[in-house]
Amino acid sequence: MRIVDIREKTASIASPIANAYIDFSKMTCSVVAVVTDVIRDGKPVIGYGFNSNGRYGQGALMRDRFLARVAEAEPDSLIDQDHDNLDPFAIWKALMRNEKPGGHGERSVAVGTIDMAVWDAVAKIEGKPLYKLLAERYLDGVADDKVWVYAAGGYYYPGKDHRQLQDEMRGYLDRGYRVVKMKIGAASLEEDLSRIEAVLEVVGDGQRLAVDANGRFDQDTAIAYARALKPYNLFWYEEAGDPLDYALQAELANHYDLPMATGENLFSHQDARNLLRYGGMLPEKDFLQFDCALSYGLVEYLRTLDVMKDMGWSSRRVVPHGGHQMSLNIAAGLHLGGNESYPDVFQPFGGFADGIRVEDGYVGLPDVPGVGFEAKAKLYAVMRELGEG
Ligand SMILES: O=C([O-])CC(=O)C(=O)O
Ligand SMILES: [Mg+2]
Repeated sequence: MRIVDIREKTASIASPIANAYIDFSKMTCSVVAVVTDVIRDGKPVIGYGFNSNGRYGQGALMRDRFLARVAEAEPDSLIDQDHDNLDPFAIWKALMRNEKPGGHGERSVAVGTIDMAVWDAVAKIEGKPLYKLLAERYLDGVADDKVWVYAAGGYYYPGKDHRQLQDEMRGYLDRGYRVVKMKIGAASLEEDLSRIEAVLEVVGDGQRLAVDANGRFDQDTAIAYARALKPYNLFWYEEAGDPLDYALQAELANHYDLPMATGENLFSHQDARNLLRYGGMLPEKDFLQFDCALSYGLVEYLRTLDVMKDMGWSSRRVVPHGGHQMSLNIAAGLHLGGNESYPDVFQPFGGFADGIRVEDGYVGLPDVPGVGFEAKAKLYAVMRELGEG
């Protein structure tokens, strides 16, 4: 058993939308195919992965160093003898050979994308959905059969008025979502409050709305928004300040005692640990949004979950960023609190398996081997072209 090829390509997920920090007019992501010589159903097993939005494609890093390290590794050293399968931990070690600690920038995205494809292959070789494999290997064997999801959108784009924002949110409720998320921080506080009130007219209750500032605010602005947001009793207030400014996050907690969320731009278990040590986040009410596809993959995510456990945080407090099926599998298989969903944006990478409806805020997972990409036709078409083309 061996990996015979790892292919990558860059796909466009460009759209005119913007958050408080960036627009997505040139956004890309990498798609990866890990081709093995293992035959299932008469065909070689191919694992697939992609990175979530926001960090662009990682092809250059993969081509420059990561792919060669796997190709150069002794194939037997990448095998998990106990499970007669590929060993994601050994492959991760090969990928990270000669990498210094710290500075978790783009390489964590490149490695996370390859790692996703490796786990997809591992679950396909074992012939079961990844969430079941994870529950068997790392928990008591029982995966959640549905996952709480919320609809993320509410972006800024030219010409978008309150009515369009309301229509978008109504569309999410109609599709079964109970909590929606919108962007803040790219307009004045006054304008953002009127956008929030427009959305509240549709969703009805602050507990059905989360807001995301994408790390835009300095401390004074974060606190000014906190004061203004408080009366709405929102579901959460996300990424107010710079993701690595733990002191800002801790100070904000002195001014806002309602749920906050952050972590999508922390890319390692060490950074996650620093957030929990110094960010003033509370395990009873706050949410963590670490995204495996941006942060060295599931191998590293298991370490992050260990850090959380050591520091008294339940895995149920994690609701990953990224709206992808990999995190949905981790959520079901390792008992996270839920997952983000992008019903309308970042297609065909946003959203989950075809034909599985969101019911009362929860979504089920397809019963197919691997992550479940084959159950999402438009996404699988892109992947298959890379893997089999
Ligand atoms: O707009 C983005 O960069 C995505 C994001 O923060 C989220 O989904 O929470
Ligand atoms: Mg966010």
